[in-house]
Amino acid sequence: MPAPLTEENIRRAPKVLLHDHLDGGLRPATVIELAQQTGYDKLPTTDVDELSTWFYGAAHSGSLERYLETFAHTVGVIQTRDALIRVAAECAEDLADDGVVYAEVRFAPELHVEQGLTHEEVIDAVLEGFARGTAAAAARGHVIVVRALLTAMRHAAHSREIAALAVAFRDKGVAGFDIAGAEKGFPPSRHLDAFEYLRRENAHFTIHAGEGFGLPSIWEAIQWCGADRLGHGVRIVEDIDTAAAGDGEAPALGLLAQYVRDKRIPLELAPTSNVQTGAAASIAEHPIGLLTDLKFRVTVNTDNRLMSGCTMTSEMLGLVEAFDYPWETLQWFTVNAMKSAFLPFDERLAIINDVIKPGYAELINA
Ligand SMILES: O=c1[nH]cnc2c1ncn2[C@H]1C[C@H](O)[C@@H](CO)O1
Ligand SMILES: [Zn+2]
Repeated sequence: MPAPLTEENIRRAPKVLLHDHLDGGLRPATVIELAQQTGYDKLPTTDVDELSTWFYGAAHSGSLERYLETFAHTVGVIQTRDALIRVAAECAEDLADDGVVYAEVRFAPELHVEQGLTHEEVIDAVLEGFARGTAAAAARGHVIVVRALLTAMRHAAHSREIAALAVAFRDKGVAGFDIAGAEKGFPPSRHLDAFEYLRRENAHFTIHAGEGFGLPSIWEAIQWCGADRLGHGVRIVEDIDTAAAGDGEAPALGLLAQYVRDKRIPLELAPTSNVQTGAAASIAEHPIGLLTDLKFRVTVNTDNRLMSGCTMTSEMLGLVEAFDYPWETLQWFTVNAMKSAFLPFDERLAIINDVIKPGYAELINA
């Protein structure tokens, strides 16, 4: 008999997270404490519960641009080495305690230099925090592997420099590169030099695309820039015609959707975030249902745990409630994610065979 799909059991299941922003995952209490310590005086409230509610409500705006405005308050309090170490350590601990066994956590070094840190110092501090948090969690029996992704902001002009840092820190805990920020008006090809450089360096990168804008953004990310994965990519459904499908007939895939599916290009979907930014109408109507049925390389992610008030456990539980997924589908999401990680193949395989499969087998055969 499979174990019941309760919140507690889903927390016990091994989970893999590829898309989580460091500056979107702070504990609300930490935001308040760091604001007090660093003299940041623009928080909307200094009450923990009110602040959690405020972040969720302000981010639940129906627009990516307004969703992103909430980051002023988190970025505002992460401007020192100590703050970066603390936030990174708590991130690793929180993910490990939630049953995440492998995570790629991204952040934009260029956003943390207001008080004089260099990009290298920002990266060093975050990696130090991940090491401390990982060790603290392991001491409690929660083993997690955490890697960093370096993000460049798409409206700015630091991507080539940040890409070089992703390569320079590749053996120190940085697994890849990303671009983020407002999508409409800032196509991926603006940063083509960074992506061409990364490809010459045999480096990995993902691109936020198909979230706040549609197919042209996804097409550029894949066909011009050569992205390994799509950050969200949820709007790929705009290239899938379900209306044309008759009874029992499969939906018709356009050429781009076919390419993404055929090449097994991973989609870093984040259901709650996608609802908040207006990329999906609700969890029940989220394209993850269709994309899973059609066997795209679907992965489940948190994006921003603070803004979405979510965890990997709550995202998976929400999908179980909306789509009635069994353990086998949660395992499929998890293996998809681990296969798509920017970690060497042998290390991915070891986590799949030694951690993920035995973990789900225990729950399925409980
Ligand atoms: O989902 C997102 N789409 C685009 N940009 C995002 C998303 N979540 C966070 N960001 C931005 C805001 C953060 O300050 C930045 C670096 O993590 O990335
Ligand atoms: Zn994101």
